[in-house]
Amino acid sequence: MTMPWNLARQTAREAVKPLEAVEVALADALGLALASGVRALASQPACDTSAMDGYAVAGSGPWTVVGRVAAGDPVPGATGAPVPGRAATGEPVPGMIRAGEAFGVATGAPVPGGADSVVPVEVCSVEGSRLHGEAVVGKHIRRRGEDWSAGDELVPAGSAVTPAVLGLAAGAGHDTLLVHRRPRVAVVVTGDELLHSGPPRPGRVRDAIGPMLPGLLAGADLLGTVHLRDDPSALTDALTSARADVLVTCGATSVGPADHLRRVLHELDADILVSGVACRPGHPMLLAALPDGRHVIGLPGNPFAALAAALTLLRPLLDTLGGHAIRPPITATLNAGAHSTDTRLIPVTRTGIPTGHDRPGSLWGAALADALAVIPPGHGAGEVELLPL
Ligand SMILES: Nc1nc2c(c(=O)[nH]1)N[C@H]1C(S)=C(S)[C@@H](COP(=O)(O)OP(=O)(O)OC[C@H]3O[C@@H](n4cnc5c(N)ncnc54)[C@H](O)[C@@H]3O)O[C@H]1N2
Ligand code: MOO
Repeated sequence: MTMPWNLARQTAREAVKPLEAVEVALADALGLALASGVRALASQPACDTSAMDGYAVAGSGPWTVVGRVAAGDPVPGATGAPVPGRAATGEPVPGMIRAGEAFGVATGAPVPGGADSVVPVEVCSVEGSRLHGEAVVGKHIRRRGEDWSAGDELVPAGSAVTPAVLGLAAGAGHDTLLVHRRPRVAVVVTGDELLHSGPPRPGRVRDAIGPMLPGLLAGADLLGTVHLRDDPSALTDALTSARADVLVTCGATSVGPADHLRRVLHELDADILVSGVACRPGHPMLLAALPDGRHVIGLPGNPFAALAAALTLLRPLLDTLGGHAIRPPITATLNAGAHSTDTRLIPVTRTGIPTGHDRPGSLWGAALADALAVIPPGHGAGEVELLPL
């Protein structure tokens, strides 16, 4: 039942549907996927705006300075808007300027109607109310709606909410975003031999997977991690009681006397979707659906194999549950020894240089790496996919 690596990843992606959509405050949306596209609630800029500190001018110079407006001031002369009370001439500020007139503006301030350019302060001089300089028609005015118009879709559904998306959404007028809720994950670490503090010693090893997992659950909520001895009834209880969408087990995937996971899943009537993957490391990894709709990911006990399995099955499953669209792969050109029948997952830098130290029990190479490179069976030289760490 060993499955090719690509098919295993696809099976994990397609095993679930995106979780329900929820409306959350901007600050709570980071890392989640948009359930609907972000549309602009207003045009940007909302009116013709100065891109420089200087003077909005009409026609060619010299000009008479008839007023001044700062960022945050109302649009000069807009209907009903108070006219800024800082007219340099002491005259009422006109709604429009006419040829030969200038209006002092700050970067981001609205420009008065009739202005056909902004002259930056560095390239002009003022004597009393006379302004001298050269104007280039259209220069340094950000026109209303130049970036986007009200109603434009700025970011499509399925995109991850990044810091830039949050800033953009706020700029476009949003206080909340519609996102898919975070998948809830519970972790079960098994093994009589595991220690959770202090140095390892003969016969006892430190749990290296429990501490690694929270960082692999971006966009998900970790409900908790339990540590179990190699006891099938404790494993059964843990799998039945967790209220998570996804249960991640570590260890017990193999065929040893203490490796109970497959038997326990069978007794729970689970549908085994992936049972073994043709890849190195990580081949005993497993994906199962429990009758109540929750999913179980079985990570092998060898820590680097667990990492490889998390990137193969867990991340794609969480991506779909979280509503994330599939993104084009990141690739690098890499000439690494391929296996004849199995996909190899090897730790590499972002430029595709293998870091080595990649035995299944060791996270050393992965700790020095930026990604795992996916080397398909029989691969020669050329581009391969990178799974970012
Ligand atoms: N007869 C066979 N034996 C094994 C096979 C096989 O096909 N036939 N596959 C090997 C491969 S490949 C892997 S990977 C492991 C998977 O083992 P399990 O998932 O059953 O895990 P354990 O047996 O409990 O542990 C294996 C290894 O990893 C250490 N371990 C376990 N948990 C942790 C942890 N949280 N942190 C650090 N290290 C951990 C454990 O001490 C063992 O050394 O099976 C092979 N055997
Ligand atoms: O998944 Mo196992 O190494 O291949 O350790």
